Amino acid sequence: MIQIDDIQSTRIGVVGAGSWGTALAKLLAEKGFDIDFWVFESEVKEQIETLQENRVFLPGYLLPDAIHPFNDIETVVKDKDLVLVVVPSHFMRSVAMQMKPFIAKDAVVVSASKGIENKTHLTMTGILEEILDFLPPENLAVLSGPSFAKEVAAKIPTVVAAASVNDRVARFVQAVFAGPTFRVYVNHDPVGTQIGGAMKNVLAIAAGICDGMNMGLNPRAALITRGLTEMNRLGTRLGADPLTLSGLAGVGDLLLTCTGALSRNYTVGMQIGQGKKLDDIISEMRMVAEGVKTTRSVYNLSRKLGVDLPICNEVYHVLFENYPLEETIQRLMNRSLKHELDGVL
Ligand SMILES: NC(=O)c1ccc[n+]([C@@H]2O[C@H](COP(=O)([O-])OP(=O)(O)OC[C@H]3O[C@@H](n4cnc5c(N)ncnc54)[C@H](O)[C@@H]3O)[C@@H](O)[C@H]2O)c1
Ligand SMILES: O=P(O)(O)OC[C@H](O)CO
Repeated sequence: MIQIDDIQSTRIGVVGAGSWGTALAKLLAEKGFDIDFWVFESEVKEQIETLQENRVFLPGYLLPDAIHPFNDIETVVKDKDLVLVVVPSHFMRSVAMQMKPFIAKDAVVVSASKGIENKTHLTMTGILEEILDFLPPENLAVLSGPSFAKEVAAKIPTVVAAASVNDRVARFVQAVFAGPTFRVYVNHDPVGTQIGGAMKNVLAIAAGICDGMNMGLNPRAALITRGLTEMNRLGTRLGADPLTLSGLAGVGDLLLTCTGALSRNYTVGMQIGQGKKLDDIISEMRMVAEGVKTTRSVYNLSRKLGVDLPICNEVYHVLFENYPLEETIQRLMNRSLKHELDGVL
């Protein structure tokens, strides 16, 4: 139940103990909340219990006693006012199915995951709305923006957006998460917030490729700017407000991820730019680079909807069809000449 005037009484479950789930559970526990924490791996549960650390996904940070790890999801989501889901996007559907029998009918469910489902092209709240069909859709929210887990865990000032179609829900989420090093703005555009968060990962792979090839700084700035145009084209086609895409979950996260070496997506791109094969890169990672799967969704969506997304689509060809990088750049540069706002206005 939403009780904005008594935020500290909010009962919270966090589902997903990767780096982001762990950083957010830590942030909430340090705000004084007791956190029931769903951990997929028994190894990670044991580490949190015995060492107060998630050595696999967020090593080096002491986790407060108020974080209680469980491998069973019922304990974590049952009787909670707010459930935060932070699993990789390709697990969102299966995890939502597991949570479904236990979630309270008036719970607020927040997604902090970034991606678009391959088969359905649904956003994360789209999946949650479909599976948790007993919840009022306005009880779904999104937390997104420029936020590397390690920096949040280190209490480096971070600013994000909480999105819900319902202002009261968005402000509830804002009040739960906001703190001296974590500033939260609200908006009412979960679609734009999620399209920004998903597409920036595809564009970060492209930026990493440019940097891996040592192309220089001009192409990266061009890519970020034209990438934003692509976000606007697809986002507005799906109902996003373009102003959301100029905000934290769009431009903010695009800038961070396309320039920050801490980004897994940028790093994947960088390695591709240096000549490594995608399968080899992925097989060496235990964490997710969401942009890889999102590239497929964005490519297929752009074809289905007839939206022109040249950069994202070239990322698809490079990742999944081994297109040579030099030719890809030539192809992007030699397309027909256009007005800057073609396809946006
Ligand atoms: N790490 C960040 O800095 C950051 C910041 C903002 C948003 N995100 C988003 O958060 C989401 C989660 O990413 P992360 O970085 O916390 O994860 P991660 O890459 O650190 O870890 C992978 C996660 O996948 C989980 N997993 C593996 N198999 C699973 C299964 N079968 N079912 C359910 N879960 C399984 C693991 O337990 C682990 O929690 C992603 O969508 C990501 O884009 C991450
Ligand atoms: O490491 P990445 O590329 O998944 O980026 C993490 C966050 O999404 C940055 O906001």
